[in-house]
Amino acid sequence: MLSPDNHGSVLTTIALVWFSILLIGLPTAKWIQQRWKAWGYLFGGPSMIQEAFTKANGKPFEVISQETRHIFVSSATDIKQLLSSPSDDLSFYAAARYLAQPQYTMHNFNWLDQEGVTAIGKAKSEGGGFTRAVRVCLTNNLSRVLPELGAMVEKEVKKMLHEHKMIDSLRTSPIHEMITRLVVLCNIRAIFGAELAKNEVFVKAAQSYIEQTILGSEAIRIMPHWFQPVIGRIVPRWMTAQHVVYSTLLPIVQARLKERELPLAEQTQHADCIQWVVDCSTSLGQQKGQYGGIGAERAVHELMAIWFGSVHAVAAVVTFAVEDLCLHPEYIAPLRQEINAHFEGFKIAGQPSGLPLLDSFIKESARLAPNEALSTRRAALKSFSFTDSSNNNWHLAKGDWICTPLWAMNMSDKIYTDPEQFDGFRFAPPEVLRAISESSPKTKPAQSKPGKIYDTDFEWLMFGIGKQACPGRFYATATFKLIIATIVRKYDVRMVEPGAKRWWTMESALVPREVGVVFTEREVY
Ligand code: HEM
Repeated sequence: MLSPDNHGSVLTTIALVWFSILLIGLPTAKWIQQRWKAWGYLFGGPSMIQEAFTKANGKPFEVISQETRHIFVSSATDIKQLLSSPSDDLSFYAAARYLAQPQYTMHNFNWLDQEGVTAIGKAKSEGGGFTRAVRVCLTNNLSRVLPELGAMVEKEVKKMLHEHKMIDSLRTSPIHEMITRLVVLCNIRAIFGAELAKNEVFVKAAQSYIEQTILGSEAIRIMPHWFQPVIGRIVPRWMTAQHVVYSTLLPIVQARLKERELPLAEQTQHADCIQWVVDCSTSLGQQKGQYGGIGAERAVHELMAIWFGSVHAVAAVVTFAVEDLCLHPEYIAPLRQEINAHFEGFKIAGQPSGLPLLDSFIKESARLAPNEALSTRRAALKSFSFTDSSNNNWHLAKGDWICTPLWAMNMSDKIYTDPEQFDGFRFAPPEVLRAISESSPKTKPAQSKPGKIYDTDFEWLMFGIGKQACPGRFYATATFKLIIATIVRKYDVRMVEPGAKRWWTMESALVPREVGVVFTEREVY
């Protein structure tokens, strides 16, 4: 029997337990719920961003992932604020470093977070750095390299089509694998030069290095922060391709640096990114009175970073565009008309702006299926506050990210007429559309002003915007057109299963699923 005294203490104990459950249990339950939701980002990032964007109605909004807190801004005023923030506060390089984990995946690349502290990036304000090598030199070299790449793509497509398996008596091409191989071959030639493009061991390692870096960095990042250095030392043991790429490039870069010591007349003229990175870095070094600029090791690391960023986004854009050609065959006739008339000229001129109808078609495909649901990532290097265009204060803690909701903006009816509809000539110049009115499914573009795929503005953020906008966008655009025009001119294409799912999502990325495409060679073209 309980005495009244005991009775009182039992009630007190029950009350205390309840109170403790409320005090600890409710926040814990809320924390578990938040973490559960945050982990949902791993496979459902794009739909979480889309949902929050719709609710926010143009204002900044927050999405928490398993890794970090993202603040998204989408109005021109808020994006301008992001761009004008000092890079010591909001850093592109810190966000990129966190994603790629270069200290583990890129042969111990000591990639620093602030601009200006290394030749990475900021050296462009001083006339050098890898961004200049890509934006200026690679772009200027297009007229030289495109005819050669065109012939190679044509030959490779033919060869691959013979090798693809017969499925239900149809020779079926795994389109993403096929396009990735073409992009790898084009980029190796354009970035590393003709010699390395012939080196099969290097070509294989260069492709594996990208795949291993994507998987390896993901495996490191999904671990709790405190455990990442441990797993970061274990995972790279099977990432052997980085060592092949590094050790192949290092002696070439060293030889090119040595060659710089010769009189100008005795130096060989190499037209590849290896040379341009060496040139940009040594001219920077010479300006500062330290010949050799960034040194061979860093030049190799920078080349590995350029290479890493150059393949998978281009392959995704081309893959989705080829699928859209299968799904919207009414665009084939006008595209062929343009390609037959202007493709040769486009290659010789090396002008990424050429073939405007094809440009619009690819841009529309990338609008509806971008390879990433967000753009312009910046990581806060210290706590940072900003006031948005509606006068609300936002506070970012160190490590939070600020970005733009690229895919959600691409689907916004405030920017696009009938945003859900595929309209291949939405961005075409009206006079070009009028000229082909007989074969075109549309004679008037849906958007009030035409636009190019490589544009960077507050509504089209595929390549970012501002001083960090992608320097490879002109080369990328030329490569999209080169591969797609070659296919359209010579083949009829159709998807084996037109209703097949075309991508799956991983964090904020749209990863192409393997889809079967049947190519039929045209007799006359
Ligand atoms: C579909 C193709 C591509 C897409 C969608 C893309 C997108 C982007 C984006 C969004 C950024 C960051 C911009 C910002 O945050 O403001 C970026 C940066 C960069 N991209 Fe691309 N890119 C593509 C292809 C390429 C190619 C082919 C190359 C090299 C040949 C390249 C080299 C780079 C480099 C070096 C940077 C860093 C720029 C800096 O340090 O300031 N990209 N890209």
